[in-house]
Amino acid sequence: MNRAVGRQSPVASGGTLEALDVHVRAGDFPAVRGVSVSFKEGEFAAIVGPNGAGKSTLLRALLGLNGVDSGEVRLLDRSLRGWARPERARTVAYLAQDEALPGDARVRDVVALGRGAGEWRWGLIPMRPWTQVDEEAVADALKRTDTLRFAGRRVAELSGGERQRVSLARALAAQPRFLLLDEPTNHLDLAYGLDVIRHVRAEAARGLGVVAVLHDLNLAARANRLVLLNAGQVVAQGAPDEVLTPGNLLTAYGVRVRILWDAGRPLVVPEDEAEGPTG
Ligand SMILES: Nc1ncnc2c1ncn2[C@@H]1O[C@H](COP(=O)(O)OP(=O)(O)OP(=O)(O)O)[C@@H](O)[C@H]1O
Repeated sequence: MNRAVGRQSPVASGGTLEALDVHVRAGDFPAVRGVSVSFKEGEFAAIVGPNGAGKSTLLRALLGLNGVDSGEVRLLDRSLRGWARPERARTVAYLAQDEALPGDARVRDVVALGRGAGEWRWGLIPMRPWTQVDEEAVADALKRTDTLRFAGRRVAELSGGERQRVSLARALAAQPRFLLLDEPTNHLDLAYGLDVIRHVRAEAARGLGVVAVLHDLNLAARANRLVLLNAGQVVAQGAPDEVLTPGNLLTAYGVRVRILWDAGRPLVVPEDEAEGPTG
């Protein structure tokens, strides 16, 4: 299967999804305050920060689901405002937090929904005919997420971890250039949480731009790049070891931590659980 099917550019072409000095108010609350970040195709980036830091609001602004009060979101060097909704939905896929899937539907049909992103009327009627390209994209997404073996089962029969993989397959079936995920490891056990991270890392290595909001800093440390938010602003961004420092985490979370090293990655240990004094 040719992953290039339906794509403008198969492998990392260096396209970006950027926020430039973005401010977003949620109700009366300034949830995002002057954030500038740039995400690239071929990169797995994680947005981290304490509850209420503005992570989901920023993600929704990057998707065009939240308008911005000032500043600009740019997708592939064009203002997001200039993108037609179906074209934008094909280019940037979204995996929402705790996404509800239709329990009665079979896995393959749910994944097929991903092909119609932005092009289905009332979620029921495809506005263009189904083609061989769609068929291949669905088969490819099932294969890459290890969901092919239960493609014929009903969603209601799956575990939470298996369902999350189906959601991922549906998003990948659109063959987007960016994939934005809001807390994709929420409610998943250790194995499934790691599984999601491994899959999105692999997709980034194949050229997809991945941006995930994550709470688990030790899972986030597996990303290529981190953006640490607090009170709607960027505290730090860069490689995991540059961002996950005791100073940055004290600023953002008000918690003292030690940083240990494991397989070349920083490992965050809150001070009250660490052995010995803070390093
Ligand atoms: N409709 C709203 N009205 C008022 N305040 C809001 C609204 N939506 C969000 N907020 C506030 O904006 C801030 C940022 O919310 P957001 O959901 O983006 O944070 P978050 O970092 O994703 O948090 P969490 O980790 O808890 O999901 C929070 O303080 C939240 O209470």
